[in-house]
Amino acid sequence: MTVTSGGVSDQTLWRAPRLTRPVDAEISVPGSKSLTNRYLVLAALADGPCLIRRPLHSRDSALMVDALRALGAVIEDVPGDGGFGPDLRVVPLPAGPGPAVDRAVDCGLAGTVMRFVPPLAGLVTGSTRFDGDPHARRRPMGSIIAALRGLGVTVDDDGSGALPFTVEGDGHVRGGRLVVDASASSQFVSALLLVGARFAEGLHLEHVGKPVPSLDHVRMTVRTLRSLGVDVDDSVPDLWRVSPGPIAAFDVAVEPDLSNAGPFLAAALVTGGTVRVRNWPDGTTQVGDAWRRILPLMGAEATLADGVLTVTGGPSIAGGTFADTSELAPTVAALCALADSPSTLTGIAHLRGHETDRLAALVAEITALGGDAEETADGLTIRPAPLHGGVFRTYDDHRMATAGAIIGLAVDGVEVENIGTTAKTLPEFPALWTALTGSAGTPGAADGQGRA
Ligand SMILES: O=C(O)C1=C[C@@H](OP(=O)(O)O)[C@@H](O)[C@H](O)C1
Ligand SMILES: C=C(OP(=O)(O)O)C(=O)O
Repeated sequence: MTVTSGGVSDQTLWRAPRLTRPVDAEISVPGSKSLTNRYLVLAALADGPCLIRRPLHSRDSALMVDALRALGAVIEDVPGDGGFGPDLRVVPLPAGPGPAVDRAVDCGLAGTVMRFVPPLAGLVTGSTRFDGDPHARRRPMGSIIAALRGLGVTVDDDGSGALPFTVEGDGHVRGGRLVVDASASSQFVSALLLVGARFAEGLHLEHVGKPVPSLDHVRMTVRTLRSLGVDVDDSVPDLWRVSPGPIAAFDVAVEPDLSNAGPFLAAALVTGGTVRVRNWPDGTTQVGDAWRRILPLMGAEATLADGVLTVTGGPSIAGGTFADTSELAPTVAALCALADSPSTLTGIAHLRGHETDRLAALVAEITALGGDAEETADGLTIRPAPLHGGVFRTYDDHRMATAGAIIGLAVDGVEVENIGTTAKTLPEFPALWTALTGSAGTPGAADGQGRA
């Protein structure tokens, strides 16, 4: 897996394509980040070699591959049928104690790497030092560090509850009962559940604290584990039991990333056009399936038929109240900034601990373009206001970059900083966006139908 574009600050400006005509496009998007990185972790823990078909190839998945290789998994590209790169064959980590090795894992800015991999480092012998991009050191990690200690694993850190830290593994994790505060990230729960079956006593995990955000991602973890024969009981809120046992070797195809489909679907609303996304699953655990509910609330039509999601924008974008939009929030916020009525986004306080403080970043950048946005305790309020061009800063956050591109469709002269940061989960974004905006035809062909 090779991804050349990095996530480290780059001030290059990208002139966002501006459209006054409706888009009319059918696209495919690459594989889900959340599913690819879960399958990679589970393959490294499985009871035999695994095949991951149509995986995402992006910075976050490349970092996961490198992390698991550092721990001892063998991961190789094999030819696949997907249009976005090879499949991955994974030979799991050797089981049990082995020779002590000193390793380093670069987490970049990937939440899935910094949260999912440290528990695995307890299952191999030796020291594993975890670090990442400058902003990665500001993402919450204290609950993972405390959880590992609660499981009997030694962690050397500076007490800040953040990267960097070193996990000292001896090839064996006792497991058993554990209490965590997962209010800062659902990934704390997912990280422990993914590995729990490989702990000697399994895992009996309890969350105590403010509500766990992004619970859909925890449900994705539970469903994925069950599909591989792992016994998980999640019948009581905030309690999860994982029985000790094997994780069955598997051969799976990864669904397209429905969250990353969002900006393309948003283009249908912004231009009053139509966007079709291929291979939309009939049933899925991805949070991005919520586009089928959210976009109609904003005035669009959304129809899923024969594996294609078709979204057609209405005459204008309606604002509204949107709860628990999780990683979809920056895309929703960009649409709200272009809406003709006020909007409130709730249940997203934890976005302050994402790739950047997304609430502050969205308010700063929407306001810089003349918009009217403010933070609330757990989200955003965005009111209609005429926008003008300018620089849209992105803070090494892929979803800020795509939010800027969405606004730029409707506003003259928007320049998005570091569009390359989209490589975190979608290196193909600039090319796909160019193809999408090219689909709006030649100037004059459909004037008057799109939104000026
Ligand atoms: O488990 C996962 O794959 C994810 C969980 C969520 O994290 P948070 O709970 O920290 O929001 C989400 O925002 C992130 O993009 C992916
Ligand atoms: C929050 C996100 O990523 P991460 O997996 O790094 O937490 C995201 O992709 O929106």
